Amino acid sequence: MSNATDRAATGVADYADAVARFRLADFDRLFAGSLETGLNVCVACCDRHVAGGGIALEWEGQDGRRATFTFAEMKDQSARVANLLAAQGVRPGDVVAGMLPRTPELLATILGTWRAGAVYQPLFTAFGPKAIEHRLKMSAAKLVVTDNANRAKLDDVAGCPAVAVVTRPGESVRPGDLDVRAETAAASATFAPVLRKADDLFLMMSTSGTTGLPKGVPVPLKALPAFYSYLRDAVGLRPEDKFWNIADPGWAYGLYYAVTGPLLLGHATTFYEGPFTAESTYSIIKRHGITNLAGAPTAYRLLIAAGPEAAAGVKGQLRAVSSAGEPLNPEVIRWFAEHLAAPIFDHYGQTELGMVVNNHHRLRHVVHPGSAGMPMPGFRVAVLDDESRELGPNVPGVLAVDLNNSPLMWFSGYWQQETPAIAGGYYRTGDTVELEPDGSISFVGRADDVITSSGYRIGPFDVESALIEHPAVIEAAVIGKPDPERTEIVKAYVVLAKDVQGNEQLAEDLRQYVKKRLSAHAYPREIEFLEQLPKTPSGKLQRFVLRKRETSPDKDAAA
Ligand SMILES: CC(=O)SCCNC(=O)CCNC(=O)[C@H](O)C(C)(C)COP(=O)(O)OP(=O)(O)OC[C@H]1O[C@@H](n2cnc3c(N)ncnc32)[C@H](O)[C@@H]1OP(=O)(O)O
Repeated sequence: MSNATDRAATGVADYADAVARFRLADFDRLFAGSLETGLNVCVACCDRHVAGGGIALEWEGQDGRRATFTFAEMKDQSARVANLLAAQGVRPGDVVAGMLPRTPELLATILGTWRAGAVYQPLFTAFGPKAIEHRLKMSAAKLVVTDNANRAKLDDVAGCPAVAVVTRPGESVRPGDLDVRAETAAASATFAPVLRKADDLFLMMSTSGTTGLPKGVPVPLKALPAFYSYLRDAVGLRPEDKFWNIADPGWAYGLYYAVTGPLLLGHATTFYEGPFTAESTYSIIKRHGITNLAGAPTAYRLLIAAGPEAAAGVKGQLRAVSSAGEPLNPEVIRWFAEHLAAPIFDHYGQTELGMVVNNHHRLRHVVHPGSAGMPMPGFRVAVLDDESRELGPNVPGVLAVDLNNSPLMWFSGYWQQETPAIAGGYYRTGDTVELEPDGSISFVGRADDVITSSGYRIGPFDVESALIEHPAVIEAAVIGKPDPERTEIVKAYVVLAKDVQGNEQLAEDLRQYVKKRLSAHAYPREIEFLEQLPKTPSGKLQRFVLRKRETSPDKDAAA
């Protein structure tokens, strides 16, 4: 526990009261600087907590080694990284990309980037060269910080910027690469934090759409109050909690809420470097004394699949559990109550928004199983019809943020792209929902072809583009197929080149091809070979026909 954890994070409050009392100006006091006149994100997340003497990071490696890092140690490391970046010509506003597992060096890289006034861009370690290349080109990153396990992927990235490598004991770096360990050891532990303002960027994210490659989501400093609020009000983080967000900081939920949010509150975060298994997850909850847990429903469903015996060792230990990335099934809620004695609450958000509709752990309001909850204080949301008219209860429509009445809203458009989702005073999320009579929001489905699998948002176009680069493939269509464990799995329908025979060996080759080139998490788990794909007379792919085919009891008749 950090002594510096903000007192504001304690105690239960009334939801309606929190909405009525919301004031954006209150956050300046918390961040040791003003969004209007200048603050530094590393100071807000780290330096200002040094005096409290608390822990910033509890880390466990794949080999079971454990270490803790204080805010003072992370401040020191952030300054060394900032000096390294400045020596490489990184200036305030430049982008630094990080492709690292959940290590202390990842946290130092993020904090150091912010200390230098630069913008951190996450690259998920499961990405292949195609996904990396697109993102680096989009952001014009000046430097990529990675490790030797991921270094080779950059060889196939056209226009790759300079590379800095974090070595493990006994490793060296290639000629021409920067040795982060050696450089930071030699660098000064002093670096004056660069002040930035509300509209300056500190993160460059990406998100997948339906029709094109992933879009850049620029995150300005004015998102900090929203990230802080989520940890305080929805996750309900208390000073005495031991907090673990399982999500990888290569994605929004992990970067916003396993890194930025807890550190803003002066609270320690937990990184476990190893791959997800139910066994390792229960073991970490037990050994680290975790009391407040966050993650995606797929992770929770995998915990459930391990059975009640596996859960018995931590029953009663979790005070609050938060779920994000895909809707939470009522069955998971019941199981967690029975076998873990833990309240698990559903939260809704997007990379473009952060979390905005939540069943709050700290704020008192009615919680319905199957509902995403109430708008977080600082956001007003509405359910819209096709003409952007606000709909009343129990009518499905698109969830939208009311831009003129949402002081916490920070997203103002995709990076260097048109953003038709922002129009007429609303941001339309693309998710279909229903308003309940008490003001809570229930999720109905996605209004477009974006796939939600294991909490990841996957663009079908991205996977289709990777598939058609394979010499055996002429055309491909990709949809989300309902799946009890992962919500949806990626399913590809493939039209093969003349004289190529579709069989299981080729399907496996295609799976591996997409895994290596695009990403280890976004490959088609199921592949079906077709003679032709359903299209409109003008030649536009009709993915909905394929989706219907998947859910129809008589698949072939529906095709
Ligand atoms: C605001 C927002 O909502 S942002 C989005 C929030 N969503 C998230 O953060 C995603 C949440 N999901 C997860 O964390 C994970 O899917 C979990 C923990 C639920 C389940 O983890 P896993 O069972 O390992 O599956 P995951 O979907 O991550 O991995 C898929 C594949 O990619 C591989 N993979 C994952 N990460 C990596 C990596 N870093 N390097 C190489 N391969 C990887 C896995 O081994 C797996 O391969 P397999 O299908 O051959 O077994």
